[in-house]
Amino acid sequence: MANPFHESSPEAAAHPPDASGDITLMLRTGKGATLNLGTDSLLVLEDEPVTKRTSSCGLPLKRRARSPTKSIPYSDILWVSHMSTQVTITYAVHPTSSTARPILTSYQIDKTALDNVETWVARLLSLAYGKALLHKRIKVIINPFGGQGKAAKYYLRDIEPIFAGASCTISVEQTEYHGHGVEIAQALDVEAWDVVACCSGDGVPYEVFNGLAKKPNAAYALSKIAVVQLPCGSGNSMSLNLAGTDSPSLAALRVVKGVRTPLDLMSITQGDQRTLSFLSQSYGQIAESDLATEHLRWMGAERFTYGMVTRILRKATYPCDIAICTAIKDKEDIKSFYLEQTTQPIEKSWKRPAVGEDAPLPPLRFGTINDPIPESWETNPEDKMAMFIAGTMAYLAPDTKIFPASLPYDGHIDLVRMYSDVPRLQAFKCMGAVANDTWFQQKYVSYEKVVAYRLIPKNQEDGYISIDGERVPFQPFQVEIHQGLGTVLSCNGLIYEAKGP
Ligand SMILES: Nc1ncnc2c1ncn2[C@@H]1O[C@H](COP(=O)(O)OP(=O)(O)OP(=O)(O)O)[C@@H](O)[C@H]1O
Repeated sequence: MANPFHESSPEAAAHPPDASGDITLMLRTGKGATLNLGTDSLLVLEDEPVTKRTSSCGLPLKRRARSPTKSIPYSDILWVSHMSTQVTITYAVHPTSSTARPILTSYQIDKTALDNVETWVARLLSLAYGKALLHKRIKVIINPFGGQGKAAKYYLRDIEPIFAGASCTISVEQTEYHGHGVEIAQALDVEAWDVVACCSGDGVPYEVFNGLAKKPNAAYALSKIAVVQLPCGSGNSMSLNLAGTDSPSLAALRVVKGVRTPLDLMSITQGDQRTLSFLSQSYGQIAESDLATEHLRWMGAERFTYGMVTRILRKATYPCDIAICTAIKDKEDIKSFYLEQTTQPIEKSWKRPAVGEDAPLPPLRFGTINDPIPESWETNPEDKMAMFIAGTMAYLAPDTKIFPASLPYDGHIDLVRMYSDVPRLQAFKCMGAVANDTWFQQKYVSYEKVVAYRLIPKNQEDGYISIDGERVPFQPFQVEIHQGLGTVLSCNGLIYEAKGP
C-alpha cells in the first residue's frame, strides 16, 4: 500500500489498462454526428449538410466548416452508459459560475460503430474519472441546523442530483442532537461505505473523525473511510481547502471526482480526554473574536473582523506558557520544503504505510498533557501573546488563508503567533495581509512547522480556547500530529486548493 491511489481495488478495477494501446476515440451516431474524445473534453461534432448556397447577389457562399456543436469538459461528465444502440451521457452544466446541475443526453449509435461502443464508453469514463473511484458508496449525514438551517434543502436541490447523476450509492441520515455524528461514525460499517459526506459546517466532520477514532480498529477505519464536507454550515473550511468552493453543488461535483488523499490528524489531550482535531486550535485574539462574538451573529462574517479590530485596538494580551517540538523554524526553509514536497511526483511524495484491518488509534509519542514536558522541547513563557493558532489546512474561512504552507500529508502542524507589543498599525497591516495573500511574509507574523506542542494559559481565570471552531474548557492542552491518519477526497491528491507561501 505504498501509494494512496493504489489503495482501493475498486479504483484499479474501474480503469483496466488498455493493453493494446488501440483506443477508440471517435464514435459515429446514426444521425451523422461524431462523439470525439478530445484532450480535456468530449466533443460532439455534427455533420453539416453539404448544400450549395448562394448569396442574394448570386455569388457562392463559403460552406461552413464542421464545428463542434457541443464540448463537455471531462471534469463535468458524471456518468456514461450504453444499452443496445444508445449511449447516454449525464453531465453537469453550470447555470451560474457557482452552481452545477446534472443533465442527461442520449445518442443513437450508427450500426457500423456498435463494436466499438463498449471500449469507447470505458475510455470516456476513465478520462472523466482519472484516479477517482467510480460508483462511490456515500453515507450522507445532514445537520438540519447547520448554517441557517438549510442543509436539508441544499442536499435535495444541489447535492443529491449530482450524486445520483454520478451513479453513486447513497444512504442519508439526519443528525438529531449534538454529538450524534460521533455515534453514527462509531457504528458505521466501514466495509459498506467509501465516503462519509457531511452536509454541514466543520462541526460534523469533526464529530465523524472522532466517531471513527472510537472504533477498536480506529486507524483502519480512518484510512478506509474518506470524510468529506458538503458546505451547508456557517464555517465550511474543509470544503474550501479540499474542493476549493463553498458552493454545495460544485462541492458535490468535486466529491464525485475527488481522489483519495491521506490527511494529517492531530491528537489533543486536555484533562483526561483525548480527541482528534482536523483543522485548528486557537487561543487569544482569534479564538476570542470567534467564540466571544456569538451574540453578534446578526453581523454575519463581519462579527469576526469586529472582534479582531476591537482586540487589536486595546492590545489584548493572553499570557501563557508554551512548549514546542519544532520541525522547521525558518520561513525560507518552510518555503523550500513546500516547493520540494509539491513538485515531486505524487508517487514519491505521498507514501502511507499499510494499515492492518485491526489497527487501533496510534499511541501518543509524547504522552498526554498530564505527563512531564519532553526534555527536547523548547519551552517559553509567552507573556505578550496576542494570537496563537495552529492547524493543518490552509483556509480558515473564505479569503482567510492563515496557513498557506500547510499540506494535507506533510506530518506537520503549522503554527502562527503574533504578540501584543506589535505597533497597532503593523497589527492591522498584518490583518489586511491575510486578505491580500501576503500574510506569510509579514515580519511580525511568526510561522513555523511543528510536530507537537503544549499550551498552558496563565494569569487569567477564564477565556477562550477553540478546537476546530468549537469552544473547549479553558485548561492546558497538548497536541501532536499523526501523519496521514485520516482520509479525505481532494481535487488533486497533493495540495490544498490554495496557492502556497
Ligand atoms: N440535530 C442537531 N441538534 C443540535 N445540534 C446539532 C444537531 N446536529 C448537529 N448538531 C451540532 O451542531 C454543531 C455545529 O454543526 P455544523 O458545524 O454542522 O454547523 P455550523 O452552522 O457550521 O456551526 P456553527 O453553529 O458552529 O456555526 C455541531 O457541534 C453538532 O454537534
